[in-house]
Amino acid sequence: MNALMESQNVRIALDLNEFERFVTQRNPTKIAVIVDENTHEHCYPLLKPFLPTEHLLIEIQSGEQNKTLTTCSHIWQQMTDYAMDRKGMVINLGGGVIGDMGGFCATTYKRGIDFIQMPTTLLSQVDASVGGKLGIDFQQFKNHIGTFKIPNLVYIYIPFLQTLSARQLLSGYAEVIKHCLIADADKWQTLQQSNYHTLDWQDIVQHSVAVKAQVVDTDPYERGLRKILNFGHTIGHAIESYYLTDDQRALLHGEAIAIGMMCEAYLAQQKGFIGESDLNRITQYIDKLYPTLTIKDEEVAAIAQLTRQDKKNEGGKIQCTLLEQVGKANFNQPITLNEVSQALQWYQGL
Ligand SMILES: NC(=O)c1ccc[n+]([C@@H]2O[C@H](COP(=O)([O-])OP(=O)(O)OC[C@H]3O[C@@H](n4cnc5c(N)ncnc54)[C@H](O)[C@@H]3O)[C@@H](O)[C@H]2O)c1
Ligand SMILES: O=C(O)C(=O)C[C@@H](O)[C@H](O)[C@H](O)COP(=O)(O)O
Ligand SMILES: [Zn+2]
Repeated sequence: MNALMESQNVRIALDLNEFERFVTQRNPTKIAVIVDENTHEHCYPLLKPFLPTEHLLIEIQSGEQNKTLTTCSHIWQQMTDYAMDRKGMVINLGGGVIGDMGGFCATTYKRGIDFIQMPTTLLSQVDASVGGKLGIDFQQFKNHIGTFKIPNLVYIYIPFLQTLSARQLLSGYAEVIKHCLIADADKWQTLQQSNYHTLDWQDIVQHSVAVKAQVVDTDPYERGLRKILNFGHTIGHAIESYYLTDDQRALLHGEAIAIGMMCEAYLAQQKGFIGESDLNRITQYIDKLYPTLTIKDEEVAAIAQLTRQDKKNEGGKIQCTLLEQVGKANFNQPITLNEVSQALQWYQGL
């Protein structure tokens, strides 16, 4: 496990000393720290004593709706005004939005400069900061423009989680559930028998990072196996995208993926891969934890249409990751638009 974390440049820590040593050794000419208003308030004060005094603070507005080219322009502009050269370094202090977008800005600025991921949400500590997927949304499509690049360092400082809201924590937990369902049936059992409110987040982060790092190490550019990390995302991303601009009904990434995992588990059961008892256990566990989304009948077809742009698709065919059993997933499973609609209708009836 340590070797894998090593290959993905991940450190999980309860202090910031090693982070400080890394930056000192790297000796960047200039440093830009990217925050949003919340990580500025809650996380930056903890990090500041460990940063060189001279650095640029770039603040963006929080939220998925700001993971756009417009925000990238603002970031690139500030880096340019600060005269950052190729030996500069970007530190992404935030959740998955800052990590994905700040990493994308860093890898494209002057064809690429060093960057550190400092994930501050559960979701970004267990998933988004690891594995080098970077990018932004385009029109209605999630992570439509992006690159792969392993960060120079992923520094997971567990105490950042102390100021995270309950809703954001639960959103991140969806990716934890995903990692268990695709790769670790025993841990899935343990989660079901545990009280969510007393979970040991350090243990959870370590487990998830190990699962993800192992998959990414085998297939860094998602030619095949890495697609298992996308379980729940064919339908989950479509749901997230569809409601993104609806102030009343917008879902967090993990909330959408939770629904996507239930729908895709349903498809696996319909195709005879998993049994009804497994489907019921998955559904009952997730449905009890997460808020229910009411999908109107007239919305189903439009949500299903969004799956046509999924990055796992090939030659116009929708390809999904489906559970073969709990703890094991198969990628490149063809599904039809009609099946996506059926799964959404099944979810409506839960
Ligand atoms: N690259 C990947 O492999 C990968 C994996 C999973 C998800 N993602 C992406 O990650 C994004 C979601 O990430 P997220 O859930 O971290 O959302 P986020 O980055 O929007 O952060 C969630 C909210 O929490 C606030 N926040 C962050 N840290 C805080 C802290 N310590 N205390 C208080 N508030 C804090 C933020 O300001 C924000 O309002 C999505 O865009 C998703 O597509 C990427
Ligand atoms: O790291 C991966 O690979 C994943 O699929 C992890 C997902 O949780 C994450 O949401 C990722 O950003 C989705 O990637 P995409 O290629 O479907 O946009
Ligand atoms: Zn995800």
